[in-house]
Amino acid sequence: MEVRVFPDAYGAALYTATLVETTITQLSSPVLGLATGGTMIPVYQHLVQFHRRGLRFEHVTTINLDEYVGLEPTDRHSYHAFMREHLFDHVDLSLDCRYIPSGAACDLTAACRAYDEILQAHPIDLQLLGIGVNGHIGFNEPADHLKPHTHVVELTEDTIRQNARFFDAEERVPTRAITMGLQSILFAKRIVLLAVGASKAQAVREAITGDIRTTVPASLLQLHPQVTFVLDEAAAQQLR
Ligand SMILES: N[C@@H]1[C@@H](O)[C@H](O)[C@@H](COP(=O)(O)O)O[C@@H]1O
Repeated sequence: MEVRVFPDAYGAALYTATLVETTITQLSSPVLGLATGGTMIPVYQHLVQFHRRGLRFEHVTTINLDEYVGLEPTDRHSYHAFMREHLFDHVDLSLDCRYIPSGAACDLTAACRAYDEILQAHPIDLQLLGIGVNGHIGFNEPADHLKPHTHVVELTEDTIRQNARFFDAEERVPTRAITMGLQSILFAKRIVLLAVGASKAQAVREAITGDIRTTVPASLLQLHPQVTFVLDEAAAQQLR
């Protein structure tokens, strides 16, 4: 495991974006596993800047981690909309090479199986991750058991409260989500987890230095041979 600490969130996001850029330029058909959340917005801003300076996305496939259940892709709170707003609408990524789970599907079990087939067909070269303050990755919430494959999850009150800032009111935050499972995440060839801010410090410490526990899903990343934690000073403050 590699841990890179930057003086501020800007440097951490820029470094993360350069890792993505390197993957895009070095591989002939790179597959990126993408994450949402406020932490990722500056990363995507940098990638859009890189695109304006010549970085091409036409040979790239993207696979997102998760989506809220019950939100249509057109809903402005959906992760489909998040990705369009922050990345997809600004780069030359092909429409049929971007995958996000279908949270609005009538048959969610079938939607999960379909997503696993997509994952099998497109092994992820670089998986970007954020981390929840409760140690979740994707929407794999702390629990006694974690699921290996794509599944529907009940969001914890903690996560609903944290993500309420993206909605008009806490009551509007969906209570369920579809998420990639832990095995699918750990199958990525390389994983980069970006965390910034003091609110993430405890989850970061438990993920990096704690025992491997399903109650801290990010701690399972210790099992991966090529994982990089990219942190700002605030998120790294409990590592000393
Ligand atoms: N499902 C996403 C996670 O993938 C993300 O890591 C987390 C952190 O978000 P933020 O970066 O806004 O703190 O938010 C959501 O819960």
